[in-house]
This record gives sequence, structure tokens and C-alpha cells, in this order.
Amino acid sequence: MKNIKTMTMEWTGNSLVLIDQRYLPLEEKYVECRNYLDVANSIKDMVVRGAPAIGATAAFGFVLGAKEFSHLSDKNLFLNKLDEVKNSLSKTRPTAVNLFWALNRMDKVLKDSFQNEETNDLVKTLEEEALKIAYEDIEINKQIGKNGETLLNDGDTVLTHCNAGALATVDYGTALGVIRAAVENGKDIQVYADETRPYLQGARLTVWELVKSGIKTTLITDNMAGWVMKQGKINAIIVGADRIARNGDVANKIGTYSVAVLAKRHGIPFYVAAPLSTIDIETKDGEGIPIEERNHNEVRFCHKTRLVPDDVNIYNPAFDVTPNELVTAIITEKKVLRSPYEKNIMEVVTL
Ligand SMILES: CSC[C@@H](O)[C@@H](O)C(=O)COP(=O)(O)O
Repeated sequence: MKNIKTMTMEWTGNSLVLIDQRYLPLEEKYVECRNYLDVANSIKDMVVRGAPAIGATAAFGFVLGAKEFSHLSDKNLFLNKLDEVKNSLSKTRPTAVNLFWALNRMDKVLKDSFQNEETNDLVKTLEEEALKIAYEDIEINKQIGKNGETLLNDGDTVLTHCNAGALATVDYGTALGVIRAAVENGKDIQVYADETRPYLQGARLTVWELVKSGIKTTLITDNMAGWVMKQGKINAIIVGADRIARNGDVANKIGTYSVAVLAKRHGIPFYVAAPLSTIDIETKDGEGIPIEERNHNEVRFCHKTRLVPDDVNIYNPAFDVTPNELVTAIITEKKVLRSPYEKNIMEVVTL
């Protein structure tokens, strides 16, 4: 398979180059990951973020680990080393289930091919699998876009929270993919982007990539969302997801829950766009989803400006859970799922 190069990432064959999302939109810098620890640090430090992008990045991290230890003549030692690689990549971010999904997929390919292949061939097989995950992600997002765009009408204004765009995936995006697909289909769609405190993925990333794509975008602060809904400016809400439980509860960027509650109050459809790899059928409901708590400096500072002294108590959950009854539909690559979620989710994942 050909090496891949998108706005978010490039696999060169020996390294993974990531656009450094911490500096966007003011600076376009890149980080070159030459080994699996570079990859683990890039995920942890948010050089790359967004559930599907994290998954694909981790898969390439697994390949870099395999390359690093391919000199070991003892194949079992090689296997043990790859267990360590998987372990350290899996400790980077706890909520986005695509991370574990991608690592398990890589691990399965390794175990399935282990008896019949020499180490060098195993490395090639793993590289092929990581590229497959990356290419598939783009196709899946386009399919999510096609399925979701039918829910939007010409002239609609969509509100989104965080960044579930090209930057959060290998390319094209999930929530923003639906908007892209509607625009590509000739519909006139405008977007309101929540800034998404504290990390400002909406202000810094969503606005950047939508403007770059020529999509009309208006930035609002998070606390304006209710008022723009009340004013009748919003026809639909579309967000991404980090993990969807078996019953359809959705973990996504902190603030998503508030948007869903506001949407209900104003009778606005609240859609979640996500690949099936974001659905975690092992987790019964939202209670079981681990919520990452991040560094307090993300709240203490607003983009490098200190807001409060060090001794102020801070709470910084990076995600929240929106209960399924607030979700109008979940847009996947297979179909648009509606309530009853558990039944419909189980049907689609076992198809
Ligand atoms: C297609 S990305 C879906 C989600 O991962 C996205 O909405 C989100 O919450 C990202 O959080 P982040 O902390 O920036 O990784």
C-alpha cells in the first residue's frame, strides 16, 4: 500500500510526521516521530488529538515499535517487546476508544501472522495494517458524510462543538465530514463553532479547517450557544464522539452535554457522527466510560495568559457523557442509528 499523506499526518515509511495541533492556527509546525515513544508522547501531549486520528497514530506507533525491535533474533523477545509498545501507547489517553481498538487490531494481526512469518515480514504485515486503518478511516468518514448529509437542508446552520474534522481523523472528519458532504452536494450550509474551553479546539482547529475549506463559519464562546439557539439561528447540532457505550450514551469533549441539554430545550436535533470503531459494546452505559482529567494549567491559563494564581482549586475533566435520550441520532458509516440504541447498535455491529 502507498504511504499516506494528509493534512493531519504523513507516514514516510520510517517515521510519522504530524501537524502540531498545539500551535494551530497561528503557526504550522510539524513533529516527526521516529520511534514509538515519540508517538506516545505526541498523543499524550495533544500534538495529535481526536479519536480516529489517535487510533491511526497509535497504529503507526506500533509499526515503529516493531521496526525498532526487528533486529532481535529471538522472535518471542520481539513479541514481548511489542507487548511493551502496546502497553505504553495504550496509556496515553483513556477516553477515546479508537486508541484501544486500533492497538487491538494491530496486535491481532501480529498474533495471527506470528507462526508463519519471519520478523521482517511481520513488520511489513503490520505496516500494511496501519496503512489500511488510515486509508479506511478516510473512506469511512466519507461514508458517514454521505449518510449524514441527508439530515441537513439547503440553507441550514449547524452548531458544532470541539473539532471532529479532518484534523481529528486521518482526513475529511466525522461531524465536519457531514457538513463537508452537504456542501459538496450543493447545499448552502453555515457553521457556528463553539470555542471549546479550555483547550479551544473549536476556536483554533474547527474554524481554521472550515475557513480553509471555504465553509462559512462563525466563532462563538461556549456560553453563547444557548442564546444563539434561542434566537433561532441553529437548525441542527453535529458533534463527534470519543466513545459510545452499548446503550448509546456518548462521551465527547467537555461541554457537549450542555449543548445537548440546550438542544433539547430548543427542539433542535442533536446528532453524533462517529465510526463504528468508536462504539464500545463492552461498556454497558456512560457510567463505565473513563473520563480523562487533564492538567489544571489548561484551565488556570487561557492560551498562555494566566487567569488565576496557583492556589485556586481547579477541576478539569476533558470529556462529559451525554445520555442517549438527548441524542437524536448517531450517524455511522453503515447507517443512521436512532433509539432504541442498544438494539440498533447491536444489530449494526454484528452485521
Ligand atoms: C472525530 S473526533 C471526535 C472526538 O474525538 C472529538 O469530538 C473530541 O472530543 C476530541 O477531544 P480531544 O481532547 O481534542 O482529543
